[in-house]
Amino acid sequence: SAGRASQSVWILNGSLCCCISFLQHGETEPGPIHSLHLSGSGVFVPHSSSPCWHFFASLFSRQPASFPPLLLHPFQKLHTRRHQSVSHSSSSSDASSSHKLPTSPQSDERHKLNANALHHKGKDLFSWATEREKKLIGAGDSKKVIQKVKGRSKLEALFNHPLYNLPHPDPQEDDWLLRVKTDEDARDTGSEEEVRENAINDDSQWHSASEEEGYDKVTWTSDVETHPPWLRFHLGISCWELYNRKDHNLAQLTHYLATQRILGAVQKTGGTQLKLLISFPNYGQALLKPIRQSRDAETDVNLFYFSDFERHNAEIAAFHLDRLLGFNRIPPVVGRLINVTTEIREITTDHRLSRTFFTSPAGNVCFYGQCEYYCAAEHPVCGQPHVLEVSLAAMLPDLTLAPRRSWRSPWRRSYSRTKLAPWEKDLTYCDTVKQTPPYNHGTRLVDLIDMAVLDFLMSNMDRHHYETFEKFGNETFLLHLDNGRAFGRHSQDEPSILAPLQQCCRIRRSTLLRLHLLSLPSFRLSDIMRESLAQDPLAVVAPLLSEPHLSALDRRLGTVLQVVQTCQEQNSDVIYNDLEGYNDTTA
Ligand SMILES: Nc1ncnc2c1ncn2[C@@H]1O[C@H](COP(=O)(O)OP(=O)(O)OP(=O)(O)O)[C@@H](O)[C@H]1O
Ligand SMILES: [Mn+2]
Repeated sequence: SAGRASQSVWILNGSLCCCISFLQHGETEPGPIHSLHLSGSGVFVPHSSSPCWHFFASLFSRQPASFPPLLLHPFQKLHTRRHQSVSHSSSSSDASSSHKLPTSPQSDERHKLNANALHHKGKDLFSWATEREKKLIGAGDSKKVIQKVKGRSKLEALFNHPLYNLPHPDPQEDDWLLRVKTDEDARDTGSEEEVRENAINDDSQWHSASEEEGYDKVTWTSDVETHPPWLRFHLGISCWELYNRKDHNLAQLTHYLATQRILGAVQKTGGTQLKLLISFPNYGQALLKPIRQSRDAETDVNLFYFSDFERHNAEIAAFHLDRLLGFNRIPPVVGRLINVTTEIREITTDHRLSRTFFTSPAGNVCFYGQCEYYCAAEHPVCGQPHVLEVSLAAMLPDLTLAPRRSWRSPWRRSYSRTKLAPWEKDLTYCDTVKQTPPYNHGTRLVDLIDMAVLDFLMSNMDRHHYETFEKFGNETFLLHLDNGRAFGRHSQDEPSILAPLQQCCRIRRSTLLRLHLLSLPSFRLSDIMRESLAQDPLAVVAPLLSEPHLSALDRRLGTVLQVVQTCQEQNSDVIYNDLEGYNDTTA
């Protein structure tokens, strides 16, 4: 549909090909090639005489709006192997306990020492933990000498901890979201024949069109080293997590988002608030959200959650928080200073956007765009006079390539000033949810509770939906997209966000152990967040989260742990044991 970019990569005759069409906001669907060209979409093919081009061209002329299924990845059904290789065992009796995580190659003595260097004050919050786990989070023997290394990075220590290095099964082919199509695949599907049949000879127009539009000359091959960071990010998405924290590409991806020349900027459709889709010369894209509120401003207490602004720093901080919790379910987000005049106004092809630019009485360049909320001259986004703080989130693969399913959260709010949602009226609400697919099976319920913990910590009340990648069926992580309404107030907490945890009294063991770890003084969530956020380029302008927001994190973390403890005092199967077999393998 209009405003959506399509990205495809495949291998044909041994060379890696890529075609990307950027459908600018408000423009038409791709039709035959010439109209694509006219609509300003860019298509790149490495060699003008390459059969890739013919292949691609034939697809477009035959089936205008949906080319990707033939290209990058087949939309296979879930592979049963995945069910076997993961530990889905739980502490409840209905789950099988025979599924164990494979032996950890990383059970490293050094890490264990670091863990033992931790110290926990106060009452025994760990009564539920095994002796082995107490040792892991440093709570086992409080008399143990604290071996804290002075001046050492808490963030580094956290990520070195065994709880952040849990063994994963080796991803099998179907566990990846996308894969590069091989010659063999092409032969299997008969598409090479189609290529020959549909070969179109006049491709010169295409080649030059791409270059004219300012895109880089692409030199990608099947060698991953030649792939741009955004493509490596896409190819690294698995059914377990959106990215691997240890992947060196992550740093490259954020650096690239923060520094690449901006080639295009159009309004992104979907959702209710102003946001832009940014294009880069290497065909990557990012979702831009502008600064809306100074760091220490608090959202007006008389505003409902659904009337709140989206904040760029909330998107950035949410990415860091999700990563620190060990979830890895938010696309990388980075802050950046842009020039609204040269990097949006002068380059945009989106007339609905460009029409809304004006110079404010203070002489600043402002715009407001067109959307449902806050897109009016009364709520402008303004440079100083041109410079604007924004967040840029790495875009997920296009929906045509990797369709996603959107799920309405069972604990969705009413989005009404007067009505209550069902979960607010019925104390046994979770009993019904627990019996309803997909929450009655696998990890979906505890995934949702992970998300509630994340949202409570950052006080995000706006989680009406969540998404999953369709390819992975119901056995996959939840995408935590759209965090712009988090971190609105630091002086207040919103206990109702924890309703899924409170009402279901269920939590993943690995999550709980990490939360305990983050509550220990030798780590402390606020300290780790401060350190993590300092890595963002915008930190030099001002810390991404003010100190009151950081201390709110510690306070809220205490509340989460308290809720779990209360649950444990009243229930027996609170812990969902996703670490079955872990003790054995690391002992
Ligand atoms: N990084 C991303 N890559 C690809 N698509 C994304 C990304 N982030 C968000 N989206 C998609 O864009 C849509 C709109 O984004 P977002 O939810 O942030 O906007 P919004 O205006 O806050 O929406 P809403 O009003 O529904 O809260 C989302 O529903 C999601 O499907
Ligand atoms: Mn939103």
